[in-house]
Amino acid sequence: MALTLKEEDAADWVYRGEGAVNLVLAYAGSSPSFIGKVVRIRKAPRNGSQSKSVSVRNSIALTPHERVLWKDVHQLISSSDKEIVGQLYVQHVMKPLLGSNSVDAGMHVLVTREFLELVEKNVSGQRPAWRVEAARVDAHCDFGLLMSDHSLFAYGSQGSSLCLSVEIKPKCGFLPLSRFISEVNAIKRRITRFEMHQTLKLLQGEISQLSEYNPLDLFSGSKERILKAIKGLLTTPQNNFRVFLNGSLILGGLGGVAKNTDVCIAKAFEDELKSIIRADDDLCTNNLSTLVTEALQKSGVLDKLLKVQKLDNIDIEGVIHAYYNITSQQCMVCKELSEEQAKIYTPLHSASLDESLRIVKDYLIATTAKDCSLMLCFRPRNEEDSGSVYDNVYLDSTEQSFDYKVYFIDLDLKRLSKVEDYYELDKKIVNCYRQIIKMDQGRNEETGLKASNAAY
Ligand SMILES: O=P(O)(O)O[C@@H]1[C@@H](OP(=O)(O)O)[C@H](OP(=O)(O)O)[C@H](O)[C@H](OP(=O)(O)O)[C@H]1OP(=O)(O)O
Ligand SMILES: Nc1ncnc2c1ncn2[C@@H]1O[C@H](COP(=O)(O)OP(=O)(O)OP(=O)(O)O)[C@@H](O)[C@H]1O
Ligand SMILES: [Zn+2]
Repeated sequence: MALTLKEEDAADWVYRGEGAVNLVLAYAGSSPSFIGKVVRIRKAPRNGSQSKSVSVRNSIALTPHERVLWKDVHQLISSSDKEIVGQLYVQHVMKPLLGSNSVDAGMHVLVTREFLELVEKNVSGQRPAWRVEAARVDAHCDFGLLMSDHSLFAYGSQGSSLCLSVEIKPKCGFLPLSRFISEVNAIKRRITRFEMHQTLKLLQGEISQLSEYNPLDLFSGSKERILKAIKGLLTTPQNNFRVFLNGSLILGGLGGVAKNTDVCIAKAFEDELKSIIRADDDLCTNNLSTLVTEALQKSGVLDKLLKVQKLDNIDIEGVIHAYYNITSQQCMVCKELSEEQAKIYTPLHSASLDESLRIVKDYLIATTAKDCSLMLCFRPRNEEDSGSVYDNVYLDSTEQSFDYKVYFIDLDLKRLSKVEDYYELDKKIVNCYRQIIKMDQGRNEETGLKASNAAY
């Protein structure tokens, strides 16, 4: 029988974080069933005027078109329990692609309405204000997903009780090459989506400074470039980087975008790290970067993730046409083009239904892989722990050995109904970036002109 979380359990669950769709609580009580676990509960948007795709995302059952799309994953469509679709997707689609050692699909637990109402009240002070404004706990959803707390090592396992975990949301790690990218958007082949999106986020006030992180460095496979990426994440963590010490946040923003790491934050962070990383000078942060780089390289998780991200090989500018084939709608993109311009998309519109389904399915899987996060967890290995089941990395500079484990989190199913939104957002990001570049060029030319005038 499924476990049930009731009103009297609420006090044992503390705020751990949240994204756009879920709120995550960590267990702080003493029941053996929940020690070392987090529960992920769904949120509902407050504003009734949300787009159609948001409400579909919040309805759990597959739509008729999605049932056709995922027809090959029989576990997904044959489940009579519509509530577990999300979990089955992780289990049967993402886990085989990313590896069973680093994916935990979780377990369903029942939650009463009273439990949800009380935890919402208890955690409201810790949630970022804009998240509170955007969504509340969905009190109509009577289940949550119980997962291992990947910021901790398994309770009771041998080894040090100290542990340090690093959460990275790497985003898309490659530049698209698709021939379906239109000439006006050719810049997408040179500048990462992450960098371009930063400009739009800055303009919309979602961030206060452009990120110094470059996903291409993180996914490069080169030690120097991975270190550079981590340095960028440490300086501008935004919602791409968090560090926890024994499950408590010590760098980054809980539930949202963090402010940039100034001298004060960097110093406090360095001091926290001293409890777990030995270093004479203020070098703990550098040592942490080395530790993360080595674990990333040794585990091979980024190569696996990149491969799945690259299932998006024709880009949203190609995928959108296959989407309209599946939904049997007139193509809203080709409709706006001249006959000549639309010719390039003819092969997509003449593809079989199965081919269109494959294109869109691969794109949605890749979208999950571009939005998930990685949790790397480290604990110092004691000399007597020679039989540890975990892999380890050795820090030469401090002569310390650390057990580590790596897990992917947030491998949620992306909904078919979002494909049009993805197309629109892609256009918006590129347009915004192009405009900013143009303005910068204009400004540079003006300054150059003034400078050369002054020279005469
Ligand atoms: O579209 P993106 O790249 O901005 O990604 C969204 C994320 O924004 P980010 O740029 O990482 O801050 C966004 O993250 P935040 O809410 O901004 O923290 C969500 O992860 C969103 O996923 P979903 O639609 O809620 O399932 C993400 O949407 P998907 O595109 O993955 O559906
Ligand atoms: N299994 C876990 N162990 C430890 N911490 C976790 C776990 N799952 C989630 N978290 C924490 O909770 C936060 C929010 O979780 P998650 O990313 O799954 O939310 P979401 O709403 O699905 O995100 P998104 O906005 O990307 O869709 C994470 O950033 C992470 O800090
Ligand atoms: Zn078309």
